[in-house]
Amino acid sequence: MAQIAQVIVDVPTMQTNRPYTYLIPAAWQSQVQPGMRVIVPFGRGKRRVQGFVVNLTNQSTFDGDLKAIDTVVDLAPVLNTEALAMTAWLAQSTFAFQITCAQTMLPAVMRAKYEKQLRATDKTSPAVREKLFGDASSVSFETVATDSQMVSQLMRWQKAGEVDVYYQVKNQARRKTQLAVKAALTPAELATAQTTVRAGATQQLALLKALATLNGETLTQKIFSRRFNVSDATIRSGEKKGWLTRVAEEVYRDPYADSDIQATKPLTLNDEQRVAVDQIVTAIDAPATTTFLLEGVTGSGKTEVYLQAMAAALKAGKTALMLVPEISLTPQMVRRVKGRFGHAVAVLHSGLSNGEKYDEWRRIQRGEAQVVVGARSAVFAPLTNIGLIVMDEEHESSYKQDDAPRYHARQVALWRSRYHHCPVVLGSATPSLETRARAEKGVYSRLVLKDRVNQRPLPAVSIIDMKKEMQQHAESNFSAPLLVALQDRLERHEQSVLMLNRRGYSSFVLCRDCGFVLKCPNCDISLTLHMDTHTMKCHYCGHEEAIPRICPNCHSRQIRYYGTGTEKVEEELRDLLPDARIIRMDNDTTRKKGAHEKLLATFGRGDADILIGTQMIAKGLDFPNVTLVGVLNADTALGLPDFRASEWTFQLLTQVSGRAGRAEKAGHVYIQTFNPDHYAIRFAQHHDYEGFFKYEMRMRHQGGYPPYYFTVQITASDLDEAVAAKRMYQLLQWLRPRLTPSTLILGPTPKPIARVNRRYYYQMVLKYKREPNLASTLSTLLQETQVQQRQGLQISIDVEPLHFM
Ligand SMILES: Nc1ncnc2c1ncn2[C@@H]1O[C@H](COP(=O)(O)OP(=O)(O)OP(=O)(O)O)[C@@H](O)[C@H]1O
Ligand SMILES: [Zn+2]
Ligand SMILES: [Zn+2]
Repeated sequence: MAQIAQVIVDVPTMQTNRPYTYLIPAAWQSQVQPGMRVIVPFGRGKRRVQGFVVNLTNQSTFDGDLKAIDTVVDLAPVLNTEALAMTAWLAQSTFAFQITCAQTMLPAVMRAKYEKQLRATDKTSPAVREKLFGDASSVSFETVATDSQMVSQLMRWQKAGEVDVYYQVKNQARRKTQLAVKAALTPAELATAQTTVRAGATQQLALLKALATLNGETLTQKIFSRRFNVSDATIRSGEKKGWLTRVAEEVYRDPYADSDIQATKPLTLNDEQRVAVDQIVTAIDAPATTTFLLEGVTGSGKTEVYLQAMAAALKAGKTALMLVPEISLTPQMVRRVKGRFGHAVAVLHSGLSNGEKYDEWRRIQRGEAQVVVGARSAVFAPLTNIGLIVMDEEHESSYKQDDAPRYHARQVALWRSRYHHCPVVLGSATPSLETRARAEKGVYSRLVLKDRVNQRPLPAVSIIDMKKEMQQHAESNFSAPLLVALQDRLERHEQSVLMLNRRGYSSFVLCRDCGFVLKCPNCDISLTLHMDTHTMKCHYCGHEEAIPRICPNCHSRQIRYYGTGTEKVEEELRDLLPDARIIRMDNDTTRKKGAHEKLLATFGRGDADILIGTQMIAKGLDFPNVTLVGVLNADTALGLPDFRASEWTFQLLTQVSGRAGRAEKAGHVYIQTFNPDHYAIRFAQHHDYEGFFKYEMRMRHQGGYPPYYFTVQITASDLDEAVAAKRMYQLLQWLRPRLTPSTLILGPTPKPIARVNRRYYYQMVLKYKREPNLASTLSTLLQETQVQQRQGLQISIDVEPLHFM
């Protein structure tokens, strides 16, 4: 039996990846296992913190007196062997702390919150006991420390040993239980009891008869009383008479309990789908760790491929994990998966309450759910024996987490695929350049669906030059052709979707006469408008210049920052088309829980003609009556100071275009732009992902950007701008000699949004092809900056960042 446990502890200001050693009290020795949460004393005071047992041994490597574990929180490990290995790997590969990683993998309610408590000691005098504790043995500090006088009094009592201060870890995870009814008598005894009740006691008779039908099973009181029409009072009196017992039974909070979901059957696959499913199923059965790229145009039936491949994994006795971006985890998507796999499905997404998430998590952990659908963090779902991992819309940037651990769900999926020896399917109509490049090299296996199902054509795309439009009529968000098309759809009772691109909103300047966007002379990246300093800045190299008053290209005075809001667009549209029924979907109208779903359902029922929205409407929607898609401003993302600007624009235009003409009726797309000749827009017009890929790869090669180079971003922030800047320059001096000369270090520069929440941000970007010293250097950096964190300076490391903003 192990006497010693290695524990990683949760001490926010003193993080380390080194476990601490604790004695296991004799009573716990047979129970403690790696992966369990424990409460341990930490430091000199009476501080109690939560930790995870990562290892058990019999030998201490620590010379001093060992402290003992206080309490074991769990009866069974919450992190299994795989999860423990995953935390270690994740910490190492994202330069985060293992404890942060462990907490990221668990539902929020299982993360520790602490409460300061006072407890009586054997020295507590009757007077103090009376005043503080009454009958209880401990009280929360907050409830008694009501003013500063009381606080100093408490401190004196603590010094005298009359009270003991300690930290109680609050267990927030609450199971939901419901009272259930169970017969306490045998059927024969129940029959006898019926003869003893007085005549006319119909409720009691009904109760006895009902209990006899239970056959020893339990039934929730709610259903019992409804089904047999007996009141709660009768049930309570039956309990007193000893006819029945009531037990608290655990129930799961099922967020989809109210929605009746229809079972669906697998569709007959077309040839391309067949080939894809066959290859994936072969890999499941082998089993092989193949990573597939399923490159399928919008509406090509990728979801059906996922569903049938997942069914094959279940048939082989394994489980399946399906990741989708948060925004496409719509009821429509859930219905499609639940319709196929019913109760085997657990859904994890941010719209659920913490309790609901906890319940779904435990259903998975207990093996009651074999299929998991969820957004980013669902990649950690505690499934065992995984047979297939699917990642839909793999190019989506929401798969990358912005806070520590800064992981990409794709990386975690690939790690788990190696652990479980199962295939991964990365699906998209517009794969990320990184993924498509890996398929080119044969690292991933490429599957292509080049046609829409049932040979539906992709929609025709018209590009509208807004420079010309502006010359012909008064300034408006709607070009003449788009307005005509909208009117036409109203008359034909077909639906339209309008997208207003909010990305990069008014952060750059654009010439309305020639489409010119001001770029950095050194980096070929758009300059960002800084209203605080009234300058244009390049945040890659630090170049800075004045805001132009006339266009440097065509000398027009029509140069200004560009942007308009969804609300303004809606207003204008109501003026132009007073009869249209319009729904607006943006951050304002979808803030309330469930609002997003409601709006989509209204549109889906045909109770609106036009859906106006931000990029949140671009993905996943499958509405047969939508025949028109309009993009009001295709350019905003193009102006972003990021080498991925063209890629985002291409992806967004392709995805939103894909919402049109998905069923019998043909679709048409209008893209309004000031840059009608930009290659991202041209390739999107022709639905030419492959063309875009080749062109963009050349651009990346020339610029020395990913996927030709790897990148790491290091950010320092402080309330004092000078401190953040100074620390970045010191870091540069420290880093340079530790890295190989071929590794480029860009910066330090202030971030484009240099001040957020009163903190100033400076960044540096490392670019490299091979850097053998990277891991050791950044690990050292992570440990050493802990001391500074305490002083207010924060340093973060982001491997392969998706945003340089
Ligand atoms: N083999 C099939 N036979 C008939 N209909 C199909 C078949 N496969 C898929 N469909 C239907 O075609 C429509 C489009 O499929 P799906 O939504 O899976 O496409 P997708 O490739 O995921 O598109 P997007 O990338 O645009 O979301 C759906 O309504 C789906 O039910
Ligand atoms: Zn111009
Ligand atoms: Zn520059």
